[in-house]
Amino acid sequence: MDPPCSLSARFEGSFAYLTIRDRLPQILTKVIDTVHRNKNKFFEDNGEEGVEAEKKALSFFSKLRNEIQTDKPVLPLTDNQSDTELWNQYLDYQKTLLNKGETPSWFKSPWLYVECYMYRRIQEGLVLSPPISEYDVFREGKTESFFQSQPAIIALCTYLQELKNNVANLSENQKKEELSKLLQVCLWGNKCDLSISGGLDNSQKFSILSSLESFMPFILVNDMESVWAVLSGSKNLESGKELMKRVDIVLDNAGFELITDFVLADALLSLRLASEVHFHAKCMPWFVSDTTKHDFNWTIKHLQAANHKWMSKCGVNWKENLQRSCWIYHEHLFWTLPHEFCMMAQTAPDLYSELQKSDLVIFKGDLNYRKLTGDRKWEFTVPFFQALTTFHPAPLCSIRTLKADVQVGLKPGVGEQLSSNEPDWMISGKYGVVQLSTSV
Ligand SMILES: O=P(O)(O)OC[C@H]1O[C@](O)(CO)[C@@H](O)[C@@H]1O
Ligand SMILES: [Mn+2]
Repeated sequence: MDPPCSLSARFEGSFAYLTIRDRLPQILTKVIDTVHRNKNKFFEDNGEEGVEAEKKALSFFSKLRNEIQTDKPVLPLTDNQSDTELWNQYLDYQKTLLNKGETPSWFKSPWLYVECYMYRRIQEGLVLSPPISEYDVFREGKTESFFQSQPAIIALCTYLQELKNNVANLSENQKKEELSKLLQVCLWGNKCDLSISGGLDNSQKFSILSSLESFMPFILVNDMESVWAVLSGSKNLESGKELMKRVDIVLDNAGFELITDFVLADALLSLRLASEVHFHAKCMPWFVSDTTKHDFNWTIKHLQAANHKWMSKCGVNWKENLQRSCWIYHEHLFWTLPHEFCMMAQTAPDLYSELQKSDLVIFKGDLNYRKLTGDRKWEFTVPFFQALTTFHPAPLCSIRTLKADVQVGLKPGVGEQLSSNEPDWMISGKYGVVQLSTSV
């Protein structure tokens, strides 16, 4: 059976429609403002050339905003980067899905495609504006949200150090509870992305740990027991020697959410549920707050230098984890392509086979959920496994708060009930899932 159709702005009044009509132009306006505000910095760094580049980038972004608002056709990329050809091929592929005479455009094409495309066009605007091509237009927002979450970060770092000091005394059951707690922390950390709030402050101001119990009813799919089973089940070599596990985390947002991911990754090692954690981040600024290599390194460096005992201890430990290769950093262009994950095996076979080495791949955040499920109009009760179609590289778990109108794997009636009581339940970030698929 064919999968259902893609979410798209062609469905007037849908969240996709409102995103393309209101939220994307709003994000671009903020980008324009940021670049303009940094004019002096560009001048200081690059002289007149920097100012010329600023003008060029600004006019590119204004034109892009206009293209969106007037539903212009999607244009091929012209920046000669290593993914340019792939994007242009994808445009050709999108054309094949349309009737003769139609062209892919902002309000007619799949939402997932055009939303990803906007961030790639922002990148194009910068690439075509040397010498400011490396500038991350979202960095200020990411840094700010990190600082605003400082109290919550301190609380988490302190909690982690206490856990580590006590880990030898924990029973299996207590370990399971700790895992469950940190998975929940990771889940609610995903409320803090800056794309859904149009780049406005959305940081975690207070400790999240004390709220976990009251948030429990908002977890619509809770597979945490099975996640424990996947990680605690022993994996024996023929020799009888225990072989430890590899966990992969496909990262989402920088700031508080990234700290929750680091805390989970550290605890996985300390609880001896994994021996290696592999992180996957973005090659370019993406969906406002997503983690790039710079954000990843900056965060650890910043913690190391922090003026708080447990914060800096975390920073030092995490740096060591990277040096000892029990934490491994990865980047792949596939994560910033518009493709649904079921196309990974074909489009990025090297990445697919990397994930196949994992014992558990954790996909953080809403955008990853949209790509896992193809961002389609699935019935709420369709099994997660089915919505993944052909994407089954390893046992995988999505940890996301709901910020887009796609959700599968619910019990009959749950989605309908929520829709009638709370019309915005799928986009408010109030609800979340920890949803596992183990069949490979
Ligand atoms: O950071 P996340 O959790 O992937 O969320 C980014 C959000 O931006 C949106 O794409 C909307 O623009 C949401 O649908 C999406 O969830
Ligand atoms: Mn994100």
